[in-house]
Amino acid sequence: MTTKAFESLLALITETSTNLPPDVRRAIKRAQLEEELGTRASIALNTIVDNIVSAEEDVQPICQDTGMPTFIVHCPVGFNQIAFEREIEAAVREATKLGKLRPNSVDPLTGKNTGDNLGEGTPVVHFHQWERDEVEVKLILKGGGCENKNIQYALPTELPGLGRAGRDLDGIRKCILHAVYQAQGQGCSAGFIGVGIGGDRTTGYELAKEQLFRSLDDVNPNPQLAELEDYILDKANQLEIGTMGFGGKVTLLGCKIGVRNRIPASFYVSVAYNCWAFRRLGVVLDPATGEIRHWLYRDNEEKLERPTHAFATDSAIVLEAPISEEQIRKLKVGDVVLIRGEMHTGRDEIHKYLMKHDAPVDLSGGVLYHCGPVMLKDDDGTWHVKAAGPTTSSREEPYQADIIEKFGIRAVIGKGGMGEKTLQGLKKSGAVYLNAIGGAAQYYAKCVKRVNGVDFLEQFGVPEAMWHLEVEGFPAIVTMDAHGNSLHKDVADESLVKLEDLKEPVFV
Ligand SMILES: O=C(O)C[C@H](O)C(=O)O
Ligand code: SF4
Repeated sequence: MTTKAFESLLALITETSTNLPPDVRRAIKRAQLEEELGTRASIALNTIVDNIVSAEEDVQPICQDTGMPTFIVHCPVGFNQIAFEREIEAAVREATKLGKLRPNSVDPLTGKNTGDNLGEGTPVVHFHQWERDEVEVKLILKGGGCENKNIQYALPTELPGLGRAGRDLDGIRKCILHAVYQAQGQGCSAGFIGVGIGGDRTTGYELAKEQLFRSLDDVNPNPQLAELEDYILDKANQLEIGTMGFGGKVTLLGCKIGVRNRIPASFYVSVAYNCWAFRRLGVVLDPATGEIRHWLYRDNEEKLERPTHAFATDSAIVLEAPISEEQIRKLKVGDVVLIRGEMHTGRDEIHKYLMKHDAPVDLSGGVLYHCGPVMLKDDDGTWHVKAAGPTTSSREEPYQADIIEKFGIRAVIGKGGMGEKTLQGLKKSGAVYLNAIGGAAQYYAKCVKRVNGVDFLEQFGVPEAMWHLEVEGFPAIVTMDAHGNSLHKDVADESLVKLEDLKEPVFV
């Protein structure tokens, strides 16, 4: 027998994972209108919007990385928090079983995935008491790629491009601009930032994350911070990092800043970076019945239209695996490709494994996809892809060039780009790096026609296993070619020059 509270919490998790809130939709829509049609940024944003529409229609995860489920609960005095936490855990387990959450809870020492999102410290649940006769539950599903782009500064400090950041408002300004710059496209820009000024190392980050629970439409009650928020939103977009780091007018979609007292020796500026897939919602429950009284962040609806302009597939180059070296060497940065045939997923565990072992399948001429999908098995034992966007490729930088060479891989698909070692490796071995649109997990799941098989499922768990996927019309953009060109390097260099333009003091 399930309880009303369980049902309400399951609805909250499902809606948070599959249906972006109106304020976030509005910010994305504004960005979509800003970018010129046909540019890489516009293609990326249109793909993102297409993905948001599909996720809502099909009630499937917007992005395959459903993050670290984090619940903030406010409840009346005397409310049974222990029982409610059990309800949260049961709802998390069920949402995972239904494929609304990816099994994401991993033991750091053994590497074992618990399979149900429950484990030491997961999910995260924070309780606060209040004197209202209602229970408020807020949930954020913040993925790992953007979490990795969080950053904390201890003032005073020296910042690339901006020079000295002192213990004052202008130093804070510099830190926040640097935080956006250092994220580049890797946290699936265009993103949102929550900033915490003050506190200690722990509470500073806590404060930064708290800002992500503010509505994007609110105005900071502190006029100085309101001014800083507006300034950052405006100037960060001058960096022209753009969606997915492809270059473009929109880099930041929202900025919220909070302040908390510090102790004399410490002066922290903590920044929580959230990808465009900004999944946070909330409900207010009846404390006696557990029934939903109303939803939070949903006061006015915002419909998005499925765009007609995403990838221009008529001018795209079809790559069918196995791909020849000759075909790869013809590709250059900016080309749009459509992949068909078999691709193999491989992320952190697989790269580590392949350095020392043989591959379970022949990878020569093959396509390696940096992806940890959401998968469900039906009653016949057939696997189905429920969400399958790319993961951040830079984590594989130490291994990638060696693995390409060792196995004769011709194309690596991921997001956010890779470094110099991989760039040289692509040149040497005749391979390309293809950027897929981060977070577009429904869009790419629809390109998968069949699951041909899986290896290392038991050993590494669903996200880290090697899935063999038959795809058709899978679009991506060449962002690193076999001639030594890298769009990521160019955008990083150009945005550093633009960051330097913002060096002069503003808040004095
Ligand atoms: O883990 C993933 O699938 C993606 C991750 O959130 C990332 O952005 O790299
Ligand atoms: S893949 Fe991108 S959109 Fe998805 S959680 Fe990671 S950073 Fe966010």
